Amino acid sequence: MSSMKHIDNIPSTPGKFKEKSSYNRLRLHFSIAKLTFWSFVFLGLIFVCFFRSPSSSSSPASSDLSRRSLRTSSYDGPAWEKRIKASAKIRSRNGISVLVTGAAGFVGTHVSSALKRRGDGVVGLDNFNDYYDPSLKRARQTLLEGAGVYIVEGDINDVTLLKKLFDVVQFNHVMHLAAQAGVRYAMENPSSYVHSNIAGLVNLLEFCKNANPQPSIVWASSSSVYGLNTKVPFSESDRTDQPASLYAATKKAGEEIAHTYNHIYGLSLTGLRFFTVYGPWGRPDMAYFFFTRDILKGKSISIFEGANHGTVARDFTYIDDIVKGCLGALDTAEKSTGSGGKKKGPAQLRVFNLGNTSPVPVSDLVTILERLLKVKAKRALMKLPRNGDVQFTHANISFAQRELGYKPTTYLQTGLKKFVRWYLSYYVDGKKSAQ
Ligand SMILES: O=C(O)[C@H]1O[C@H](OP(=O)(O)OP(=O)(O)OC[C@H]2O[C@@H](n3ccc(=O)[nH]c3=O)[C@H](O)[C@@H]2O)[C@H](O)[C@@H](O)[C@@H]1O
Repeated sequence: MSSMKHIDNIPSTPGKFKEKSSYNRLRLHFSIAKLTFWSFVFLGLIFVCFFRSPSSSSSPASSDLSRRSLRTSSYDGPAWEKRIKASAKIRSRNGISVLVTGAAGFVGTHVSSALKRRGDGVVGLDNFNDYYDPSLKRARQTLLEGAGVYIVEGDINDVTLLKKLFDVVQFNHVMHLAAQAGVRYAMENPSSYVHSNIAGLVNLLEFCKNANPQPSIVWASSSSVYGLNTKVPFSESDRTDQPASLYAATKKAGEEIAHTYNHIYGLSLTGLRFFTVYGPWGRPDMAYFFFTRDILKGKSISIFEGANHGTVARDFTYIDDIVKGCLGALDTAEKSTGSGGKKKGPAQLRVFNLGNTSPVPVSDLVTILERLLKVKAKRALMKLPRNGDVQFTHANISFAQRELGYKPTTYLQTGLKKFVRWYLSYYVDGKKSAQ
């Protein structure tokens, strides 16, 4: 208050020397006050930025990514630990304890609930980002909570969170399904693929290799790694060095990274190449899902075709078949051989195709949807865009059949019928808006 008075008393036209020097003293005083004020503002800003960042280990590109993540790191406190322990409790004789990353995702939800149903201990981890409508992820979370699966809210890049989780539960397995999915979105937001599929994977493996005991890891690769491969059906030994999208390149990189961690640290690693997985609670960014939405809205849909009107087809695989493959991979996964960052012997390293073995043209997919929805689609044929899509996928699954007992049994018609029934009950009867 008194300094305010002084400032008010400063003559507008300093005249005599004496007056001038007292004016200078006042100016100095004012400058120090100003400097102190701005220093506080600056420190305050640093404080706010630091504590609002999702984790101290996040990548430089994470400012954009943290906006996509609604909330992270919900950890801490005895109540939190109690919920995790309850969720991780094994209820069957030969049960396993599994950390499922991406548990609020499409495949993650189905795998978590199947594991829980058979008596395994399951804890989920998901960052609930808004790549697609997060309310669908929240609905899946509610479903899992009802089944006794708790999902921790956080990012796989958060080392502190991973440490806390492993301090509370000694997981024998990690089912790593958290990823930035989608082939076409990679051109829009390339850094999100690097953040989740590369940095996130490395962070998780770094953590697992140091764990004692090391868990065994089963993780989601993708049929897209076959890229421009023309030899069909695709076998695991076929070339995968010609990815057609950044998404495929990050999944392929993941397979190489898995090799390294297996080789150096003795981590047991199994990669699953999923072939266009579809079904109830699916991903709204996938064609069968948004075709359904747009057909019901009377909007036209683009059906891609190759050069010279060539057929574009996918080996669409139903979610329940995929879940069986995931469980088969977990059940046949051998123990990692290292501990505390040191390898003690060779460890298991596997890659499997999980497909349906019967590719269906996209136009046939639309015909099935029309029949199930009882609405005629407004079809617009479009040349396959050069943004990462490949013309054809077809899995050879004999290796998975032999090693995992994997045997898909769902025809596209049957699977889509189940999807459409779910879609109508969720969006139409449930009055949710399909974005
Ligand atoms: O199998 C895989 O590895 C991949 O499967 C899907 O990728 P994709 O097969 O391209 O699935 P959709 O995006 O649902 O496309 C299905 C088919 O519809 C076609 N399509 C897509 C969009 C569209 O507007 N029109 C259209 O004809 C695509 O070319 C493709 O043949 C997933 O999005 C990936 O995350 C996954 O890794």
